[in-house]
Amino acid sequence: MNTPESHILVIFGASGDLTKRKLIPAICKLHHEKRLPEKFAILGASRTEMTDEEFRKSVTDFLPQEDNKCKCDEFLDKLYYQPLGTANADEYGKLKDRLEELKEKLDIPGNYIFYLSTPPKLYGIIPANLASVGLNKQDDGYTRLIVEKPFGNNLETAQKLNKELLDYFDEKQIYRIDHYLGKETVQNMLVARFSNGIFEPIWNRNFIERVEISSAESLGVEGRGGYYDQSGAMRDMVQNHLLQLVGMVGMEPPVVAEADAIRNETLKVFQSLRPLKPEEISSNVIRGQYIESHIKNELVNGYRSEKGVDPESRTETFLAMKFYIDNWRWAGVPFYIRTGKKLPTRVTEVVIKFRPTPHHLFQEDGVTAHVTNQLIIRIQPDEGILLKFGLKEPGAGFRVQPVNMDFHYSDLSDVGLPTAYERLLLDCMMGDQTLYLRGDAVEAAWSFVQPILDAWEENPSLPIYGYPAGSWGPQEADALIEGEDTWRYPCKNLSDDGTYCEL
Ligand SMILES: NC(=O)C1=CN([C@@H]2O[C@H](COP(=O)(O)OP(=O)(O)OC[C@H]3O[C@@H](n4cnc5c(N)ncnc54)[C@H](OP(=O)(O)O)[C@@H]3O)[C@@H](O)[C@H]2O)C=CC1
Ligand SMILES: O=C1O[C@H](COP(=O)(O)O)[C@@H](O)[C@H](O)[C@H]1O
Repeated sequence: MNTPESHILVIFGASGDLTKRKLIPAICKLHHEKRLPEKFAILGASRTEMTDEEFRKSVTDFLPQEDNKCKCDEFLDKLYYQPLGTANADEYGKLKDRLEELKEKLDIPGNYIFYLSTPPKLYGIIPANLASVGLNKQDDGYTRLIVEKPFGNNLETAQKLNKELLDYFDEKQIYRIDHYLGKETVQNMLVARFSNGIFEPIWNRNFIERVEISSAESLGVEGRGGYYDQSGAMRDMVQNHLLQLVGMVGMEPPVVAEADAIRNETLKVFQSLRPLKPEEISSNVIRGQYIESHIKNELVNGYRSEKGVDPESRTETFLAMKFYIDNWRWAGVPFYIRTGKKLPTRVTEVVIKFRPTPHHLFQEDGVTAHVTNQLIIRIQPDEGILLKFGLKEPGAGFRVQPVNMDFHYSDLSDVGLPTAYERLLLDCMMGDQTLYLRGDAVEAAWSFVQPILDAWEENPSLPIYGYPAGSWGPQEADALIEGEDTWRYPCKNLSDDGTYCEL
């Protein structure tokens, strides 16, 4: 197993939530699995005054405990901390000195990864500050920059941020994170499509009637009301995570399995998204906001009562939309995507609905019997792939009944799947940008959603529908689907606590 070169990972925003809950535990797990080099250090940096010891203590509660056999003590020794006025260029000299000191003490070459886990307003400032003390390029190693989401708040700010980063770093040094690309099953879509002979020949408009992608969450805004109210489902989930899934489903086979070959194909998908005209928006994009309701006899607040949310907010917590990819493969095939908070459960899946047979041979009591073939790729939870098709019911006649061919990812190994952050951090350490976003693709995704955001802003009379917390969103979303069909409602068999549903 290859391990990355020795390096120092600097986390800006080290006293924050993401560092404690996701980044440090992911790195601890990589360390425990011996995926990290022996000579390696993490240097946390933020304004809060802390010593190395205090920083170590601040993250211990979030680390996997002894049962999971994470050797935390040994790992904690690799953590250091530097108080830093992140926005203040004058303070970066002391960051540079500290890095020099650690490099010498630990005998690590000048390989640095800078992780921006601060409020987004600092994403353009930190690179300039690093450059002001020459930390953007190293003579004796590499320098990489990981940029957290959100990447801009609209097309203009995303373009501005790209420019600010590129003023000091090359594209090859920039790793824009979208944690959906770190999910095993998202990557598995590429392998399922391009390592099998059976899917690709039918993966096109001749055989596929429509594509549906849903990402439902049962949680609400969970204390992030202030952020979410400025963002909404379009910026929070659609512009990034859901469009990335569209890219994976829609792309042409890359020439080679390399970062730029794959990212070129994603970009082409985004460039082929047919822009919605202003007059098409209200009938092709359905916005919703959850309202007060009872879930299992408990009163659940509506979105407008959440902390940090404007009591008259018109921010969408649900979004469903229909659009087309104007290219040879997908001409005329509708893509439907849907996401929302406070839905009945947490589930993300891609549904490929195939066209029916050209002629229906079998009849049941005088009625044509056939089954819609569907391939369901479950991203989470209970990751897997399900194929639905029709077979003969045993006994007389030719009754057709739907059957399932069902693969659960957990059958492949009893070792749990790595978290998205484990995978993505390791990739950056190895210098692999495949699962990170390229600047042009981020801008292309923004170009598609921007006219919709503009129309909402310019025309406050465009509707936003209330939906009871705990429901599948506004009924208007069903009308998006062509014909008499509906969305797949995946969790008919919800577990009692509503957290798990079968594939
Ligand atoms: N938390 C999560 O699950 C996720 C977070 N993200 C993104 O990651 C980034 C960090 O998120 P999160 O950790 O939740 O945020 P927090 O607010 O919890 O932490 C922000 C960090 O930035 C530091 N900071 C430095 N300069 C400033 C400043 N001028 N103003 C305020 N804080 C400053 C803060 O420390 P100090 O005050 O000591 O300087 C703190 O360590 C955000 O951009 C967020 O969008 C993305 C996906 C998920
Ligand atoms: O980036 C975000 O993603 C989460 C959903 O991620 P998942 O891995 O749990 O599917 C979402 O809750 C959050 O609002 C958003 O910022």
